[in-house]
Amino acid sequence: MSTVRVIARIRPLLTKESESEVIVRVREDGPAITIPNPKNEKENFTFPFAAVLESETTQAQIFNEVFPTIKHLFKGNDATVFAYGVTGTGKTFTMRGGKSVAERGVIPRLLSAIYKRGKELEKKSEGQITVTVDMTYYEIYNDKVFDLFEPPEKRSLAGLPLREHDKKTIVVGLTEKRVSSLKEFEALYDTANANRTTFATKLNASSSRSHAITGVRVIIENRTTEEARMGTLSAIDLAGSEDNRRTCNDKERMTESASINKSLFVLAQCVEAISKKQARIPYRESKMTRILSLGQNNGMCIMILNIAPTKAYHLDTLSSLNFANRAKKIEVKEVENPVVRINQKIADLDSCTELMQRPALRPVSNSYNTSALSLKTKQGSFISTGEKPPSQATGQRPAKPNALRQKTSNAAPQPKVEMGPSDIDKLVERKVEEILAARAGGSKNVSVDNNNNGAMIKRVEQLERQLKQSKGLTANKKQKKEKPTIATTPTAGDPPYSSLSGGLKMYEIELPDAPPLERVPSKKKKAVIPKEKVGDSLILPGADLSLTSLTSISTKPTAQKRKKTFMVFQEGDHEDTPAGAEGATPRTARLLAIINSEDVHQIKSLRGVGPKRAEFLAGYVRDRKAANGVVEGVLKLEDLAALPGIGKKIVEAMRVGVGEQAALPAKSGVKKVCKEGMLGGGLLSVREDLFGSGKGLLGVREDDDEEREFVRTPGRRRSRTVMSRGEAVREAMREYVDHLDKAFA
Ligand SMILES: Nc1ncnc2c1ncn2[C@@H]1O[C@H](COP(=O)(O)OP(=O)(O)OP(=O)(O)O)[C@@H](O)[C@H]1O
Repeated sequence: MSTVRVIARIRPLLTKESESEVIVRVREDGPAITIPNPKNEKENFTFPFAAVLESETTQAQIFNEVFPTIKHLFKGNDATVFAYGVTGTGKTFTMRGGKSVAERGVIPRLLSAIYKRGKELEKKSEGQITVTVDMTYYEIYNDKVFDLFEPPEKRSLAGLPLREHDKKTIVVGLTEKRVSSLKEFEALYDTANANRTTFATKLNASSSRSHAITGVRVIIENRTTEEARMGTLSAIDLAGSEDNRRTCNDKERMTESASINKSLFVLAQCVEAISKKQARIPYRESKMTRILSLGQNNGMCIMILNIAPTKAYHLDTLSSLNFANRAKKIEVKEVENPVVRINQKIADLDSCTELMQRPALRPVSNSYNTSALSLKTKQGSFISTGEKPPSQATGQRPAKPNALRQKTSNAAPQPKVEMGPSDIDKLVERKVEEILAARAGGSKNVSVDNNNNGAMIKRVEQLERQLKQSKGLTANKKQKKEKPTIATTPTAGDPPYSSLSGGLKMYEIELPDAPPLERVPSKKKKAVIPKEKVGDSLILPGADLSLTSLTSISTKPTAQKRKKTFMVFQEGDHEDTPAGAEGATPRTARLLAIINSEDVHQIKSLRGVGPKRAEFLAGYVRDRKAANGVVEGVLKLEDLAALPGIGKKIVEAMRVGVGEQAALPAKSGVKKVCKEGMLGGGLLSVREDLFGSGKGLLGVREDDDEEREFVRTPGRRRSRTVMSRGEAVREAMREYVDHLDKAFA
């Protein structure tokens, strides 16, 4: 066991900054930083770290601090190096560096050291050892994952999906490149960096608006012993948090900023929760934290804390120092990846199924995208991995902002008021409106361009969607208490999912309770659907129901009158409707989405599709995408049926199968799934045999392959996972809103 090693780096003064503004100092008696208490400048706070590097530190010196990762990698271990700090503090300079050799950053230096050591090994072994280096590079922008080896015009708007596989987070569909020399790396890295999203803000002329993750896998094969080791490195240049009062961001930058701040906020929550040893770590609240999975990975972890020395950054620096202070206590297991037989490994590279059957071959941490690897197309990728967070934890309160940060905040302490989704909407709307109005040069009451503002709010809403949905679940719980009568209306006035613009809307339908699942059925009772909702398409890829059909849901009035909740989806202009599937039934749309995903694993899960057919379909879609220069929607139902070895019958089997996917994890007790829909980025599956049976409805939210978050079993009490998540998220949401409030103030 070791802990996250924090290296603090103070950047030099920029031309517009002066020595008199410097407030960050290095303690002479140890590697520590001091900074005045903003409320009482005579008092100093001290933060000790593993190393503190002053402003004159060269790129070579900072690399020396990171150099131990090389030895670690060649031993077959994993390592993560990430740069954290406020915008404009030098993260990109540190990780990527400048053009000249002297200014080369940590990442190119790491690669250079890897090649150097690899060559030495190969030479010393007289050809018995070969070292190969593979690389992926991607960014998380506005909570979407994009491959930096792909030019922006080839990006799908939805970004690349994440999957959970074997308790690891995998980015599906990334390009992986074998990179044989530093020269090759540099060419590739430069091109990829040009694809990264950067913009000028007031605080940084070239501000990274995304988190960039470089994955490097080193494979050392020894022909004498016929063994292979594999170490993976993830080097992450996080986007910088920023205070929008100082950025003067426009609407788009502000949206990015909200997304950046949100993911960093969630990261802080995770670190807080880990340091307090809480059972529930909210990794899943953002893609970045899901991928980074700090504290969940095995292997060395180094955090470079970038700091600006001047007073202008006072509160932000303090907040970063607090974050790092907590992060440095996070324990990481230093577990070597297993050694594998070379032929075994090659076989694994060739077969997805074989690979899946041999867990020993999977790297333990920050690992390689095994499923993508198995495609043989080198479209796999590196990932950061994580043990599954303790998702079943209940009743855990999320982290509260730490005391120091609160102490230094100028804002009056916020009372912990309950906020409904509409309150949050209003708050965000009001804040955006105010700031836009103020920027337009008018007073806060000046009316703003409603169209633009609407678009802005929509974007912000999108960012908030996941949190709100979980919030909504908690809100529903309360509502149910308040309205003990039978109701089948979409939650009126303040629908919990009102902000799901462009997605599937979710209504909650309350029905009189059923007896426990085993009881004998009694009278049917019709649920009442409000007129305006009748005829609305009611879900869900996999079930062509309409709201009218809901009226035939049978329920069993009982003496106990327990209440239950039915999750019903209304299909809106779902942003995830795959291109080419417009107008298709939800079931067909879902089928096409699966096939167009190129994900062999998913395709194989379709009825009538075995590994070979899945490989064929994935390859076919991939080729078509490449040939047409598009990234999605290349395959329509007719095309599918016309493919050799497929035909209409198989297509129909696939369609039916989409509606009846079996084999959800045994834990949930779900046997047969009839309906699926996206909920908060996860897949909600509804159990066919219970839907409409009066026995209750069991919904399982899965994030990708893995069962996640909630199971509602009205027959039993809805007691599993979701409520604790809702509670935690509500708390997190409140804090986030405070944070937004501060940023927009
Ligand atoms: N150690 C350093 N030596 C010289 N210049 C530096 C150093 N660190 C940062 N800079 C300069 O400071 C400016 C901001 O740095 P950089 O873009 O790396 O910040 P950042 O933290 O990545 O910001 P953002 O989060 O907005 O992307 C750049 O002009 C960069 O060249």
